[in-house]
Amino acid sequence: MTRDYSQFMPQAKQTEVTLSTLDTLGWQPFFSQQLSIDDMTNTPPVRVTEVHRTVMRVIGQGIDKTIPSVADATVGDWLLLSADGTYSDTVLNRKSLMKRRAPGSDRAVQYIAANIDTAFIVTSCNQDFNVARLERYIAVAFEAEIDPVIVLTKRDLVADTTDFEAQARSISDLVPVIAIDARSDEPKAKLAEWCKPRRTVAFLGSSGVGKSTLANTMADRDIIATQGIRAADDKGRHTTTSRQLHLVPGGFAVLDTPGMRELQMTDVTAGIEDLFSDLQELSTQCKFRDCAHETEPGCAVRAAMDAGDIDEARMRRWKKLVAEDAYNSATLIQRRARDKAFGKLVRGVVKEKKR
Ligand SMILES: Nc1nc2c(ncn2[C@@H]2O[C@H](COP(=O)(O)OP(=O)(O)OP(=O)(O)O)[C@@H](O)[C@H]2O)c(=O)[nH]1
Ligand SMILES: [Zn+2]
Repeated sequence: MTRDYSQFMPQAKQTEVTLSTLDTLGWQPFFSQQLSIDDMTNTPPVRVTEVHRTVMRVIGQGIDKTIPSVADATVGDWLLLSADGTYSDTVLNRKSLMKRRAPGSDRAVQYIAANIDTAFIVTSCNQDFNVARLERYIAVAFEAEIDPVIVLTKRDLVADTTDFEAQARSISDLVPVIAIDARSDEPKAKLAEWCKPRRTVAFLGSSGVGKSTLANTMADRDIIATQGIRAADDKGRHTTTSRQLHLVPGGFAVLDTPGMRELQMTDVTAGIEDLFSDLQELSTQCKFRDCAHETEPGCAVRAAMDAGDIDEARMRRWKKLVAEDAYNSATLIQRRARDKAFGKLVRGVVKEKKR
């Protein structure tokens, strides 16, 4: 799950001198290992930096063009340029992939963003803060094989962040927690280890928590419009609606897509299992395979809870997340059948009451 490429990377000082376009684009050993030296010259890699309805923008070493969309490729993907100057359909193996199922009736899988290294899960030290919501984002990141980092913004607006930090830290040992004032210089030092050459990051979280402010602070320039700027737009339009990979000169890449900002919870079974691995493991020891961990005899989860080994509130959030994922991941037909059965049940109960 946790991937560390730092051992392969030159020290920061040296990279600044020798930084190539590929480094700024997020090129890593993971990708170069998929190509031979000959491939690098004959079919140079390019990264998809923008996705529009029918075309994509791709950038590589000395290459910057708009090409017809390649099926199955999404923003953040690496493609290979063919010898004749067209683009082959070769999409390099991905380090990570965020996907979701389309809301339509066929529920086709859509690729949202590829090859993000770190997802900053942003929430503020105020009413936005919610452990269950953070757990959802973390499950989504784990599912996509992206390393999550929790960022608590607006720490300048509260007297003390200890309680917020403690709650965030209790979620998972695998997820670092950082509290900051996003508008100050503070993020630069605190998020530096993830925002460096050859890395791709994304900022996830609710509206208004400071995602754009953070991205701009880290990039040292306005790469994503903040709410303040958007408010000045007299049509009140959101300015960032395309799927885009922003390249920070001398540094890292920021992937921003509208579909990623909103929380999409479908098919994240593996992500939930990663985040709640302890409960998952315990539940395999329950007597019944479909144990709901309520009043069933031989329930290992209940026993651990009674012994004070696990937190009941966390157990409830886990169950809710599993149920939600199952519901969202069901096909429309499955869902309709279930809703119908539920409707019958409700009507039955109502009749019962009327009598
Ligand atoms: N005091 C304080 N204000 C902040 C902080 N971070 C962001 N803000 C302010 O909060 C408002 C919203 O910030 P944005 O960066 O636009 O939030 P966002 O998450 O990008 O919002 P969306 O683009 O709608 O998703 C702006 O007015 C920021 O100046 C912080 O750490 N402290
Ligand atoms: Zn059980």
